[in-house]
Amino acid sequence: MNANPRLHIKQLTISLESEMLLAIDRVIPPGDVLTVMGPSGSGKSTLLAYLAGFLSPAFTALGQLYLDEQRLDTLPAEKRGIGLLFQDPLLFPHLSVGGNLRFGLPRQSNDKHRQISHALEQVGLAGFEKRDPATLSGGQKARVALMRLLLSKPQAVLLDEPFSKLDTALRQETRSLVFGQLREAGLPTLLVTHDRADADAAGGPVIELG
Ligand SMILES: Nc1ncnc2c1ncn2[C@@H]1O[C@H](COP(=O)(O)OP(=O)(O)OP(=O)(O)O)[C@@H](O)[C@H]1O
Repeated sequence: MNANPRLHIKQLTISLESEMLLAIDRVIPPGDVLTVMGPSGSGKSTLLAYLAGFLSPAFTALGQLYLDEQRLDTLPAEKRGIGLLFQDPLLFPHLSVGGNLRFGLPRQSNDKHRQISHALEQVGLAGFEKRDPATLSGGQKARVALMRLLLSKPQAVLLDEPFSKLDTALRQETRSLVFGQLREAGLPTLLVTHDRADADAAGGPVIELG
């Protein structure tokens, strides 16, 4: 597989009780962000669940999902190499910041200590290894969650309203940091949001559902 694959959502339709909820046919090139917006109930969470591999059997999905030439939709969630970032950073409270980042690293990686300190430096948190996540601000937690995700070397990323719990000033800063890191890592990314400013900061195409 290439270092920087593209994500192809190919002729996807998702229906609920024989009513079509959404239809998408898109390629997300490496390092690009596709933003999905739409009112409540339009299918944003359903789309994320399909991509991540945990769509409820209540829905019927037709179409395919590819990472370059590799078919993903036939694989279970844990084999897809798709990383997720949610509204809540979901850091492990019983682990330090460093322990949370270590959790993202593949078990066999070399030089874990250096990778962790480098990751923290990249997001302005140098020296935070020993901190308890409970003592971090919302923006700092979001940055740790992002770096934990990147250390796990995903092939593609899904963002589910990742900035909505941050206050306005912090939101802008966190947005540019997250999108900058994802672009630099060359990851195809799908962002679900209610906030037009998120879409603007993402800088890529926007799909409106519903
Ligand atoms: N497990 C399920 N079984 C049956 N119907 C469901 C299920 N989950 C969601 N739905 C329905 O599917 C439709 C799409 O829901 P979805 O949660 O994807 O919307 P959304 O755009 O994410 O909404 P919100 O912005 O409120 O999170 C809605 O009509 C919802 O009621």
